[in-house]
Amino acid sequence: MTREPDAIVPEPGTFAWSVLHDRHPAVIAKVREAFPFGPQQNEALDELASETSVATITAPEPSGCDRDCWPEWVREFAGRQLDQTPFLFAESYFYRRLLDATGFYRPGPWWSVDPFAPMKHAELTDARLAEDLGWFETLTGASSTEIGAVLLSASLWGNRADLGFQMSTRAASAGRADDAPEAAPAVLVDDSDLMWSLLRRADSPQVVMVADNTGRELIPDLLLIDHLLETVGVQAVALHVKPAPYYVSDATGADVIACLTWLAERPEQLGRAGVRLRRACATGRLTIHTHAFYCAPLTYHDLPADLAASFADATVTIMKGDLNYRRLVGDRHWPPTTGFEQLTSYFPGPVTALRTLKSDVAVGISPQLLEVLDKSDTTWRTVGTHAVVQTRP
Ligand SMILES: O=P(O)(O)OC[C@@]1(O)O[C@H](CO)[C@@H](O)[C@@H]1O
Repeated sequence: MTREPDAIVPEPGTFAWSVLHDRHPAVIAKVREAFPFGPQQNEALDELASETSVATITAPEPSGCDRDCWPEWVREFAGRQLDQTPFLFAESYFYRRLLDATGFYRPGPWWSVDPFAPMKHAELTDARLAEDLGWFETLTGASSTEIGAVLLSASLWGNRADLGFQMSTRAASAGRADDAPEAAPAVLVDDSDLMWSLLRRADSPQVVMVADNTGRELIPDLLLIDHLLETVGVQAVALHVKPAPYYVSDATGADVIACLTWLAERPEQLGRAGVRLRRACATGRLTIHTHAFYCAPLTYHDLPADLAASFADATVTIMKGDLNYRRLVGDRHWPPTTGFEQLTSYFPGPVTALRTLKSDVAVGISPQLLEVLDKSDTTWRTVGTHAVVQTRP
């Protein structure tokens, strides 16, 4: 058996390094600006901001649904600085420590206050959100196949709207999908037909959707779910979200409620979809789930048995976003031509990844396309101008 390539580590000059050294301080500054914190929180945030290349790793506070796990996860990297640990670990650790700093898990006034709530709220109350979803009102009369394709594409590109990603200058200035270099298509791999055929062939299809960001990503996801339930014949959709605030805009249960409410309060078709989705919640056809594993610094190779059983029972699991993709294929220096099917063969059931590329991992790319991409734009892996729809049946 060939040896797995090394895990991605935030070495100087890499994308991962810039996340730790540029994006994380920007996240801390934004959170601090949004809340009237006292000295305790401000000092803890200062400490977190200063320790990336200095302090050695210690276990987060023993609180939260993952309290028993962190001491074990940290043990492997004890004595190292954060930027000497695998990228996947370093980011998860940062977001967990941020919750400690703000007092999210500590009894007191800041208990359970989502440090990213003001940013999430600003997105939902921005009038441009409804304007940008105007296309949804024009779908009446189109065929189910056409509507499905539009909704899948909206859910896919909605993944560019992650608020942590928007904090990187290069990413923020990147254009829309159609700004992608002409020589390479924006969607590098499109296995969407395979996903639709898996759903259409099944007797009583069940879908698990592992959500990523709230707001501009989750709303198109919910519209896609509505279509699956109303038109495609999917019997039930289980929507999996994070158990706690994470990676700035990752959706929690509270965010799903906010997005469902936002939809139901719209006029016209959006509002109707919102009402149908709320009804689907009431009848149990749309259920919301969470699990401590979703904020763990682990890949899906380490799935706990209960989650593995949910994925095994699903006709298709739709895995949203960049981080879920890294966790699915492994956050390693894979040659981009490595097969997606090969790397996901361990996963307990059929899976479709809907991901815009916002980090170095890329797999399932043909050698010809890879040549074009490498020639046309050195940043194609990280700036969100490209996407993949990859299915392992
Ligand atoms: O999972 P998501 O929301 O699609 O993306 C998460 C992300 O913004 O965060 C990581 C860097 O912080 C990268 O994997 C990616 O760019």
